[in-house]
Amino acid sequence: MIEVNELTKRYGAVTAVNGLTFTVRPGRVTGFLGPNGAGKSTTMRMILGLNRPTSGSATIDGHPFDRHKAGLRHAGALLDAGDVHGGRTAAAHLHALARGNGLPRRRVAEVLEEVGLAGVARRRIAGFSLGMRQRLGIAAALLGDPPVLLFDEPVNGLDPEGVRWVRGLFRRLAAEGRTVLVSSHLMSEMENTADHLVVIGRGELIAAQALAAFAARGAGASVTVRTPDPDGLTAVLTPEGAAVRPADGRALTVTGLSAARIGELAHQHRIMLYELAPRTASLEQAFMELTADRADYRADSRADSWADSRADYRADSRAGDRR
Ligand SMILES: Nc1ncnc2c1ncn2[C@@H]1O[C@H](COP(=O)(O)OP(=O)(O)OP(=O)(O)O)[C@@H](O)[C@H]1O
Repeated sequence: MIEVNELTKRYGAVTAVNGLTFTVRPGRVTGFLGPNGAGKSTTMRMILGLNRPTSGSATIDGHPFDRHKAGLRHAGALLDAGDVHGGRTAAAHLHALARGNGLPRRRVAEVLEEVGLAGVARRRIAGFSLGMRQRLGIAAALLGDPPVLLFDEPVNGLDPEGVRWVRGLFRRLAAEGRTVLVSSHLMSEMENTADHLVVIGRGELIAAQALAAFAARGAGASVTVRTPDPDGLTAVLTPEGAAVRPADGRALTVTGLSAARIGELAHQHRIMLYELAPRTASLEQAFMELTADRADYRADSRADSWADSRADYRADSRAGDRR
């Protein structure tokens, strides 16, 4: 289990993470979502003991994670797939990690097989595509067979088959009882993967809840109704406070009334229904609505904020706390 408590990280004038509190439980995939620059990577790095919090705490199974002591057996992570020595082969890279963490050599072949890189194990990483590097990073995370796994934007660079594979992998790891935290700035990537969501914006918590409950927070909930008499039904529903729009075919999209009430009214007026389907707001819609005022880098606005924060970034990088 990962516990984040009042976690804050400042870089000079930039507050990357601000009083963040959430829990990541085992046995399910938790999606860690937020617009670009929301503070996801910074939070993950603090959980892994790579960045020091300004205040607050992050623990793995009750203790601050010490990668030198605990190592890859306790927690595995994919943070930056580009952060590998290009001159090494995939196998040599993993062998070095295994040696450094006291892991058996056989794990290298096992994880290479698992991520689909067994055929290129002897090739230099410099020649790898971004997708292959992501797979190698995932192999490194799995090397110690750890109960806790963190993946920062793992889908970047993967082709559609790779995306499907990685989703299946996360679901399997969670089903095995592991704690799985996966970050993304795209809701669509989480829709078919995560059971639970932690959503942040500008370093602050926006939501920590089940995926379905999060979707229900969006304003776009509606009911799709199919009937041979759309005009008659519209005339019945409108005075009851519904907004009715034509949808594909002879269907109607109704907002402002529940499916049950629409069914009752149709029955009272002897209007036949072929379909009566409640639709929750799409996750993407809920995500956009809830993060709208906390996204730093949306097209059209905030060019200044981007420039400011990059300037701070450069200043702070020189000061030493490099990512
Ligand atoms: N070493 C650093 N020095 C200064 N500022 C930093 C540093 N690392 C991160 N930041 C700033 O902290 C904020 C959060 O960055 P972070 O990379 O954690 O966000 P993110 O949610 O992972 O974004 P993305 O989806 O774009 O990867 C940003 O404003 C970023 O510019």
